[in-house]
Amino acid sequence: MMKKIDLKILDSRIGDRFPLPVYATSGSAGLDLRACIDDAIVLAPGETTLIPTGLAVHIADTGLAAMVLPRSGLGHKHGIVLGNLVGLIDSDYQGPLMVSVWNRGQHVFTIEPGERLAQMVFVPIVQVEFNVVDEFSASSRGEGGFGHSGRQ
Ligand SMILES: O=c1ccn([C@H]2C[C@H](O)[C@@H](COP(=O)(O)OP(=O)(O)OP(=O)(O)O)O2)c(=O)[nH]1
Ligand SMILES: [Mg+2]
Repeated sequence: MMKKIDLKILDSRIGDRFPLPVYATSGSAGLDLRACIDDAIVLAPGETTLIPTGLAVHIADTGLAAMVLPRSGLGHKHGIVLGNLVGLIDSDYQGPLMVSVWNRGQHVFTIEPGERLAQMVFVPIVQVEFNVVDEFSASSRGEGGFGHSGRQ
């Protein structure tokens, strides 16, 4: 059974002119988020703009979060990614769900009303407490990192 998440429709065009986010296929991991805007927005190369989705979600469960990720086609072909690279939606956030859209490409990009700009993925979260220690118990890696094992 699918987990139920409370969702508020903040813009009356959602569910009418702009569909609610849905899984496009039975195996989709992400729900596409649409630009809930009145008119097309022209984004010059290098520009970032905050786009409302017209929705709010309250995840409520501390064992879950949502991540906002770029769509691969927009990112690869048009250089349209996210100003925050990845968005993280906290389980206690109740405000408007926004998408920071960054044109990292070389060409002007026009965001059309209703356009699917990004995708939202719900992910499990483990909240931790820190146990402050002087020494860690030994591990096979130890302090090696940042490529210490070479490239091949
Ligand atoms: O792409 C995003 C990223 C975040 N948010 C909302 C939900 C999230 O729970 C809240 C705060 O995000 P974050 O903690 O990443 O931002 P911050 O800069 O640390 O703001 P705050 O001080 O409000 O935590 O903003 C969005 O709507 N879209
Ligand atoms: Mg924060």
